[in-house]
Formats: sequence, C-alpha cells, structure tokens
Amino acid sequence: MVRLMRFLKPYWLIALLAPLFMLLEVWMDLLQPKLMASIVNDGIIGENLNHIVRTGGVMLLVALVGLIGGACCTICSTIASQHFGKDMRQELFRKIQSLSIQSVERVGTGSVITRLTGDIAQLQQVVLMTLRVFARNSFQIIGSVIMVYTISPRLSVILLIMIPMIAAVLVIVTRVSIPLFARIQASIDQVNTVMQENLSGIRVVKAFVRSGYEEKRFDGANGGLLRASLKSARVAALNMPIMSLILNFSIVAALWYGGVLSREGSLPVGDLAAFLTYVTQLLFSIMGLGNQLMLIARAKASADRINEMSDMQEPALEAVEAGLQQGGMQRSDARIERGRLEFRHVGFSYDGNMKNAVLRDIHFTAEPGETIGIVGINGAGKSTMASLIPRIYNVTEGSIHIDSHHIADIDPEELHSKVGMVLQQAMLFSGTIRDNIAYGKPDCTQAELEEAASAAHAHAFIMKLPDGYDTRVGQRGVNLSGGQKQRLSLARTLLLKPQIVILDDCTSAVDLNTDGRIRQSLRQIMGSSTCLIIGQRIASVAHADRILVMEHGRITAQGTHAELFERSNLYRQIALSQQEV
Ligand SMILES: Nc1ncnc2c1ncn2[C@@H]1O[C@H](COP(=O)(O)OP(=O)(O)OP(=O)(O)O)[C@@H](O)[C@H]1O
Repeated sequence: MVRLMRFLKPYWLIALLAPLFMLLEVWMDLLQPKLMASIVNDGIIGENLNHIVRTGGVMLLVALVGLIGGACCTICSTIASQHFGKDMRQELFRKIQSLSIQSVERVGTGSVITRLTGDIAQLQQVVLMTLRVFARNSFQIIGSVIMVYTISPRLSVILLIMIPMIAAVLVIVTRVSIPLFARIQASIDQVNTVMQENLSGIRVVKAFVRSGYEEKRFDGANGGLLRASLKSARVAALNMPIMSLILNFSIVAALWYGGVLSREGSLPVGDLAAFLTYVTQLLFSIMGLGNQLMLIARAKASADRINEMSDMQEPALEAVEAGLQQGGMQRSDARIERGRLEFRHVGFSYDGNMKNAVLRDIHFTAEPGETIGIVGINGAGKSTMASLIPRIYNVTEGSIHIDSHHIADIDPEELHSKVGMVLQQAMLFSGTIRDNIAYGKPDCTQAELEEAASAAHAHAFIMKLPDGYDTRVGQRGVNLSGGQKQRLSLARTLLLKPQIVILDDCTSAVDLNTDGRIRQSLRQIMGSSTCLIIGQRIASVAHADRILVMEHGRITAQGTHAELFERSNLYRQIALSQQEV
C-alpha cells in the first residue's frame, strides 16, 4: 500500500496541512475538560460566578477555533484524496491500454472494472479517513494520555493495563480480517462479471427468454458476495463488544480508584470528572483507530489488486525488447513504406504450448498492391492468423516481416498506424458518426471523411440520417443496423489508408450487392496497399489475386479462384454449397 502513496506526492503540502488543522481541532477539544474542571473546582465549589462566566466564554472561543480547524482539515483531506484517486485511475487506465488482449482476458473485464472503480474508491476513502479520522484519533490518544498523566500520574496506571488489552484485540481482529476482505473483493468481481456479461448480451438473453436463468446466475454471485461480507462482518462485530467491555471496565476502575484518591484529598472532584472524560475520549479514539485499521486492512486487499495490474508485464514483449537491446537495434528505426507482408513458418498457440497450436507452419508472402483472400471452415484459424499481424497476439513460432522488418522491431504506433484491421464484430463508440469514422485521424477534412465513407458505401445512408455525419450513435451503435455498423467500421479504417489492410469477414452483414460494390471501390481507394480479405462467402474473395485455403490451422492450398476450383476439394465444396444457396 505504501507504494501507492506516490500518487499523494504531488499533493504533499495539502495532505500535510490536513492533519495539522486536525491537530488544532484536537488541541482545542482537549482543552475543554480542563476548562470544565476549572469551572467545577473554582467556579462551582469555590462559588465564583465571574470565573464560571469567563471560563465559559473561553470554552466557546476554543470550540470555535476547533470548528475552524476541523472544517479546514475536511477541505484539505478531500482535495488530496480526490486527486489521489483521480491520478491513480488515470494511471491504471493508461496501463490497461498498454496491456495485450491476452492479459486483459486473463484478469477478466469484470475484475478490471472493479479495480478501476471499487478498489480505487476504497483506497481514496482510506486516504481521506487517514488524513482526518486517523489523524484525529492518533492526536486524541496522545493528548489524552498526556492530560490524564498531568491530572494524576497514580490514576493513569489504569491505562497501562487497558491500552495493551485493546491493542491485542485490534491486532487479532485485523489479522483475521485481511484474507476475508480479499475474498469480498473477489466476490464483487464475480458480481460485476455476471452483470457486465448480462448487459452486453441483453438481446440474446431476451431472445432466448433466459432472464430466469440469468437471475439465478446473478443470485449465485450475489449470494457469494453476501456470504463473504457476512463472514467478515461477524469478525468485525466481535470488535465492538470487546472494546466496550474494556471501556466500561476501565471507567469502573477509574471511578473506584479515583474515589479513593479523592477521599484522600489528593484528587479534586473536578479533576476526577475531567479524568473520566479523557479516559472515555481515549477509549473512543482507540476504538476509532481500530475501525480505521479495519478499513486499511480492507484497502490492502484493494491495493494488492491494483499493484498486481500495475506490475503486469507482457512476457513476449519483454523478450523482444531484450533481443533488440542485444542487437543494438532501435525500434523506431523500422518504418513501413510499402507493406510487403511475409509470414515465415509461423506457429501459434493461445496458451503458448505448441501441443495446442491453432496455427502451424503458415508461410506466404503478400506483395504491395496484391489482394489476398483467405477462406476456410469455422475455426480454421483465419482470424487468429490476421490478429498476429498488428500483434494483438504474438507468434509462438516463426516470424512475421513487413518490408523485411521483423514486426517486433517496428514501433507499435508505427505498426498500428500502417496496419488497419476491420473486424466482423463492428465496434462503435458513443458519439457522432463523424467521431466514429475519424477515430484514428481526428483532424481529417470533410472530403477525406466522405471519400472513406463512400468507399465503404456508407455515405448514402449517412446522408439520409437526420443530422448526416453529425448524427449521434448510441452506445455500441445500438441505433444502427448490423450492416451499417460494419460499413462505418470499414470507413474508419479506409480513412487511414494503411499500407496493409485486413478485412476479417467485415462485410458479413452487408447485402451481396453492396458487398460487391465495396470490393470494387476498395481497390481504388487502397491503391498500392496490401489487402487481406477473410471471408465466409466465396464471392468476397473470388476476385482476389491469390486465395489461401485454411484447414485446421494450416494453409492447404493457394491460387486464384479458377485454380482452386480445380485443385482444392474444400474450396470447391464451399463454392458449390454457396452456389446452391
Ligand atoms: N481467445 C482465444 N483463446 C483460446 N482459443 C481461441 C481464442 N480465439 C480463438 N480460439 C481458438 O482458435 C481456433 C481458431 O479460431 P479462429 O477464430 O482464428 O478461427 P476462424 O477460422 O477465424 O473461425 P471463423 O471462421 O469462425 O471466424 C479455434 O479453435 C478457436 O476455438
């Protein structure tokens, strides 16, 4: 948790002022019982009305100064903790952007969201409470001990028994609580994951009338959270009664022993009353500190989860970096000028173990200006192969080269700006149609925007929308059809005119007629770019200069449409089955 305190560093001054203001408030609070004792001893017992009025006025003034200290502490601690949370969220979000899809998938999006929201909120709360309540309780404990000692050193012996007992209870409860809090955070992850899956798949849930099943699934995760929370609450519940018992025991002991000292004449009645007030304050402060420790224990679980994400490294990238350093190469040196793509005996497995390979010995070259079609049955490995080019995943065996550069030598920004990929699952962001198409080139001109939209055959339908390019798109493009979303996605990539463009079955929801027209305009707009077109429909790839046929993770045939129709059984079967339809 100490590591995360770096986020507080820029706000150290304001974070320091908060406990200082709190010190002022506590100091003022500590003066009150003393002043009260003076009223009792000199005012009431000494029958001095003037003293009562004067001391009462001082008490009011002291209360006012304390109030100002408290308010300033609240303001400073809130500013420091809010900035702390904001900066941490920002850095974690930046880290998530830099992670590979594999790493994000390993953590799970539900858990990532909980870490970005709940865990950071928990830590933010701890900072706020530490600067206010923790500081208050700590000062109050020190101040009360000093005051108690100054009133009666003999009576303060009671504290020597009481404080170690409380400390022991606190240590035990906190130790037991830490693993329970980690379990609560994991249960919140579960709840968020179910909720997120349910919301993103709401149409499927409704279409299959599975609301009941989903409720049961949510109930399971929610019940898990309840059980984890109750278990931790049971431990925390023991804390209070034990503390109260120690408090009451101490007060009775102080009354008894204080009474004895008072009868002896060595302790005035007003001082005994002040002593009891300080002891009560002291005990409540220790109890407050105990609650604070519980909060810190809970936040430790959150801090561990945030640190785990911050420390995540991409093993493959690390290896590449090391290789580059040894070879004295600079990533930024490698530039993609032409877009000549070469797969050299590439093998890939999602778990890094080639026994479970989904791609084996993929070996081919695509020249600039060439269009390569890729066909194969479901699960043949087409999308996986395409995702290796922009390094969504890193190859397990072999290598991929663009313009003779190993793709690992190319700066990721350069690689992503020169390799455009359009997926079947069109992803749109909330905002306008213009924002969505210009996503990769926000400063593009209207003419460029319209050229890309026209090539994707989206311009005509955009112009029919109420606000044209300024029409707002709902979250994930809910107010557009599947084919329209795909065409906007395609336009987004075409606008960038990348050197290599990969279309992964991205016109599957577009009607055949429009699909054909898109293919015609694609070649015009992409000029000398290398195009890889993955398609379920033979019509989508038939025009390609060369077509690769994939089966079980291997390229089993390649050639033109006519050649493959002659030579490849699989290709012919797919083509014939589509002709029959
Ligand atoms: N994220 C993943 N983790 C583990 N295995 C995966 C993952 N994605 C795909 N696979 C597996 O990899 C294999 C190839 O999948 P891929 O999506 O590349 O096939 P495809 O030819 O594009 O299929 P389709 O035509 O259905 O899109 C499949 O067996 C699939 O189960």
